[in-house]
Amino acid sequence: MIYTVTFNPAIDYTVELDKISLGETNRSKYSYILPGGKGINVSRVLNNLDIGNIALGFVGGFTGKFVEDYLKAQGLVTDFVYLEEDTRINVKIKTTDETEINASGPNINEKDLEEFYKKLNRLKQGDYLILAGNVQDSLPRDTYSNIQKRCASKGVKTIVDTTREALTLTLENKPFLLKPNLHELESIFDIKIRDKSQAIIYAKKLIEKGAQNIIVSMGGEGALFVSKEKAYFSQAPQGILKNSVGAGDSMVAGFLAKFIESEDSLEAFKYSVAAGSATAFSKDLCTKEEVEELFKKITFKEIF
Ligand SMILES: Nc1ncnc2c1ncn2[C@@H]1O[C@H](COP(=O)(O)OP(=O)(O)OP(=O)(O)O)[C@@H](O)[C@H]1O
Ligand SMILES: O=P(O)(O)OC[C@@]1(O)O[C@H](CO)[C@@H](O)[C@@H]1O
Repeated sequence: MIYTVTFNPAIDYTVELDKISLGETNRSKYSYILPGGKGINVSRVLNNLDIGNIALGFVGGFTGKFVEDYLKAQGLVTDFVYLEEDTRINVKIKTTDETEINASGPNINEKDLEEFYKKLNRLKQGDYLILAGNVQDSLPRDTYSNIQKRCASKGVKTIVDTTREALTLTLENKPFLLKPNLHELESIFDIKIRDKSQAIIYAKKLIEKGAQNIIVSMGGEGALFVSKEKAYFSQAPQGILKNSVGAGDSMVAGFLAKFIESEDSLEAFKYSVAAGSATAFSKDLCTKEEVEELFKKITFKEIF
């Protein structure tokens, strides 16, 4: 079974307008809300790709109820811990650029965390656990790493998509896959990455420290896939960008969906690029038909 974990889900409130003027009243042309949070997006895309999974994490209040009800209405299985405070609302402002304001989110106390850990007891050999998104400041930075340790003896494979220390602390537990974007890779090493070759050098450093596979996503440029042995680049297909929120999460779901079917990490990488771009080309997350259509066009080249 696949489990996703979202510590800090959200309602993603997207507003579209031609331009935004700070310090003034702006009026949107169009707005909509969707459930959000990285693990939840991964669950939704897996579900679209007909891959069963269970969404774990923490929700609270009327906003949390919206998230849970929406997922259930789409046929997803959830097993959340309920918090007293409201789930956050993240604002996505779409003009010619995409600007995001992600809220800090509700606190999680020790009791909530214990309740969550009990839910992890059901994981077993062969399961995948996806730890995705920001972990609230009220929790220790090694929370993801501690979760991995609890699951390690059961042979659960972990996929991690987060930033900075929360990510680097997971390396000692040998995550199966990491999915930083270029900006996140830069901030892990506190450097500016010039080109693909340099990105590969830094991805390899994460491999040396324990990661098994890494996808470095580069928005409209495409993505790199780096393992111990090889590095590949895949260019993103051309299309009209509608909303890239969740494109990275779609890559994680796409990779896993194809890897489970084929055990071929390169096919899985190509499928992940197709899924990321299919989401970028639609307002909501990608559908299976959209991914399959783009998959036919994806090529890659070996870098070394
Ligand atoms: N403008 C675009 N055109 C084509 N493909 C795109 C575009 N933007 C994103 N993608 C696809 O989506 C993948 C992931 O994009 P990106 O690097 O923006 O992820 P991310 O920053 O993790 O996104 P998020 O955090 O919103 O999920 C890219 O590797 C690419 O395949
Ligand atoms: O604040 P975090 O947890 O880093 O990111 C949260 C978030 O931006 O990630 C998803 C897109 O990847 C959105 O649905 C959501 O709003």
